[in-house]
Amino acid sequence: MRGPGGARSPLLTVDNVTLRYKTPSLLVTATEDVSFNVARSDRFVLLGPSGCGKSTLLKGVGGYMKPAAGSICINGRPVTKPGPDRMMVFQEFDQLMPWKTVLQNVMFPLVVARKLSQKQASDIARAYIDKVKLTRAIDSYPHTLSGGMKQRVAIARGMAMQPDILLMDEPFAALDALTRRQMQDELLQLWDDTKFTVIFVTHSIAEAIKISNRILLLSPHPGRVKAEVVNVDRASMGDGSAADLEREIHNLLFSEQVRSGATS
Ligand SMILES: Nc1ncnc2c1ncn2[C@@H]1O[C@H](COP(=O)(O)OP(=O)(O)OP(=O)(O)O)[C@@H](O)[C@H]1O
Repeated sequence: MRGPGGARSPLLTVDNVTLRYKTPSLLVTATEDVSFNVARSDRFVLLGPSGCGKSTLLKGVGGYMKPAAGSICINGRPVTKPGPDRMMVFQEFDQLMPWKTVLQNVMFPLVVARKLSQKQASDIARAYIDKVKLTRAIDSYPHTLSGGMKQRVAIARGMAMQPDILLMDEPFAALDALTRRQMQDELLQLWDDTKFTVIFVTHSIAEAIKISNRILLLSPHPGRVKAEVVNVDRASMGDGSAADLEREIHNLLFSEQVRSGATS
């Protein structure tokens, strides 16, 4: 989609958004005056220290939380509630239904939310289970799968819905280092294949550089935008340049500066 000036109009806009939690005794401001936009096929990473509100921002985009100030729009329409256009993948391994097989887990939202027939849902689910290399485990139950395999099922389930944006909340954080690297590689292969749009939350700078084409750096609690790193391309970067970028991002994250609320 292109705007009047020929510029590509964003798929998602987050404008001056503040998100707060109200508890009986406290009002917690998780993120303050945050602005960014995501274009189709972006691999957009939210990066920042623990507690800066990355998961909260994802919940806002997912429609699970209403901004206390500012607006979140997808395809030009305000986000008011969760929807199948924004599928979430979480860190936890228990996000699958334990009483359903891999195939049934991936089919479930296709039948319930997309209202597809069993046959249509099964065909689509099988194709995505194949893409995440789980065909041999298609009739297995989650408790028989490794952590990495469970995350692959969750990714297949999210992607099978063909959402406008896949929202991934530290999906590989609970995996061992080797599996984590392998999952990052597989995610990039999937992206090469389908060019899906993803917002990916992490607090690993190296993971952000590997996964993304754009990285939004957030300050410690309450999260505000520190800077945005654009045109990240780890594949064409040597190890030296990646290490330099990692150092630069580290310095930016720990600097005092914050960016003004306006979308760049
Ligand atoms: N349900 C809740 N009720 C009250 N406060 C909350 C709730 N969830 C999160 N918070 C607070 O909001 C702030 C942001 O939390 P959030 O989980 O979004 O951060 P994060 O950057 O994703 O952290 P992490 O990297 O540790 O997962 C924190 O101060 C947290 O304590």
